[in-house]
Order: sequence, then structure tokens, then C-alpha cells
Amino acid sequence: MERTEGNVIAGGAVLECRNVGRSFDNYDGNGRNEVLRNMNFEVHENEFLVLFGAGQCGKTTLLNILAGLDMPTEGEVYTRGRKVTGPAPERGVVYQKTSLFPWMTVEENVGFGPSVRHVPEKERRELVKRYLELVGLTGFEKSYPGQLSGGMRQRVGIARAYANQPDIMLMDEPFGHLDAQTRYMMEEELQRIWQKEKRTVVFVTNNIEEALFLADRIILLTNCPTHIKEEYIIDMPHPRDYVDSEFLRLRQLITDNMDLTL
Ligand SMILES: Nc1ncnc2c1ncn2[C@@H]1O[C@H](COP(=O)(O)OP(=O)(O)OP(=O)(O)O)[C@@H](O)[C@H]1O
Repeated sequence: MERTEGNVIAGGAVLECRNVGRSFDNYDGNGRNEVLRNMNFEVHENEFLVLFGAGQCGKTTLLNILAGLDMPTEGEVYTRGRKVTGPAPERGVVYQKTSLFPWMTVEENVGFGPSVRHVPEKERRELVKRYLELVGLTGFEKSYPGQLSGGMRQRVGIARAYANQPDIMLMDEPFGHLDAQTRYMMEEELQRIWQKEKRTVVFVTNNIEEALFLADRIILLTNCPTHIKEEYIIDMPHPRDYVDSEFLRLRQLITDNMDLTL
């Protein structure tokens, strides 16, 4: 890969993670905790990439770096060849706990990003309508987040991220807090939404079924200091079946390869 000027590099990927490392001072003040080490990967146009690893392996730390919310101590992240130096609307983030504004209605929450970007009102209304329809929440425009179920709140979070029309969606275990049944339903919904309106997605999870249900490609992470152990291209057709023999084979293959040491 060639550097062309300052912080711009040539390359076809939507997002590139180059030699990224992240260490923190230990909480007791003694020494450093190396969480991420030498992370190298690319994310391609409209790809659904899943970063899969055990709890506490540094997935949120990595996603925050990709979002520009945290800076690596080594290496760089580039989006379309431009170095990430902070958060930007081109990178939409959906968290495990959706941080909706409780005093705003559903439509106000979804329209918040476009209004901050001074999108004209007519266009903003159209964006809100389109994305609430996409996530199946037409009719709930005037509801407040507190009146919605957990799954519905996550749909609002997804609509809100989409309404900013980001180039890439970064999702940090967005269904991690939901009960098992709602989680399955939301995974199906997300697949449906993504098929209908393709986006480049980086999705973080510690759930192998979720990873296999959604991913075009899975990157398996080790434990801290976290680095990439393996990559798997998942080319099963959608919708996928949790008890399909290929699904079960890949599940076994990947979990056998997981780093289970603490
Ligand atoms: N600001 C910080 N200061 C010190 N250590 C931190 C900081 N942020 C994260 N860490 C450490 O980094 C490690 C990984 O945390 P992180 O939340 O990224 O993991 P995770 O894989 O997302 O976890 P989970 O699956 O439980 O959500 C933890 O050991 C945590 O203590």
C-alpha cells in the first residue's frame, strides 16, 4: 500500500486497520495493560464483517478505535484512504445499550443526526419516514423510548444510525442485552434490513451463532493482548438455519479454534 500524502493512503477498502495496538495504564497504577496488538484487516464495500472473540478480549476497545472515539497507541485506521482522527457521521455506531434521548420521541431521535447536519426539514422528514419504515416502526413516530420494548429501542437505534446515511456501520453487540427470543428476531431483522439497504458493517459479538447467522466474513480474535487468530469466509446463503449441517460444522470449527485461556 502506498502513502500518497500526509494522512492519505491508496487502497480500495472502505476501512483499513493497520498495525493497531492499544494499551492502557493499569487501574492500580502499576504498569500497562496491552489489550490490542498488531491488528491488521480491511473491510470491503457492502461487506458484513463480524469480529468474534471471548468476553473482555478488547472488542469494544477496537470498535471505539474504528469509530474514532478512542485513539490507538500504535498504528492507524483509515476510511477510504483517509486517516481516522475522531468520530464522524460517515461512521454510524450502534451500541449494546442504545443511548436514545428519553425526552425525544422516536421520530425526533431518528431525525436528530440529520438536524445537527442541517439537512433541510423536508429531506429530514423523508429520511425519518424511510428508516422507520425499514425497521418496521411506522406508527410509533410519536412514542417515547421509555414506552418501547428493548427490541424496539434497538430498532430505533438502527434507524437513527441509518438516517445519518453512514458509509459504514459499527455495531457493538447491539442485541447483547435482549432476551434470546428477541435476539433471534432482531438478527433476522438486521439481515433483512441489510439485504434491503446494503451498508458496509463491522459487527462485534461474543456469540458464535449470531456471528454465523450474519457474517460474510468472521475474524476470530484471541484473548488479550488481542490479535487476529483466523479469518473465515462464510458463503452460506441467507436466511441461514442454525441447525443446517454446514452451519453446525463451521460453529464447531470456529469454537474449537477459540482461545479459551484467561
Ligand atoms: N479506559 C480503559 N482503561 C483501562 N483498561 C481498559 C480501558 N478500556 C478497556 N480496558 C481493558 O481492556 C480490556 C478489554 O475491554 P473491552 O471492553 O474492549 O472488551 P470486550 O471484548 O468488548 O468485552 P465484552 O465482551 O465483555 O463486552 C479489559 O480488560 C478492560 O479492563
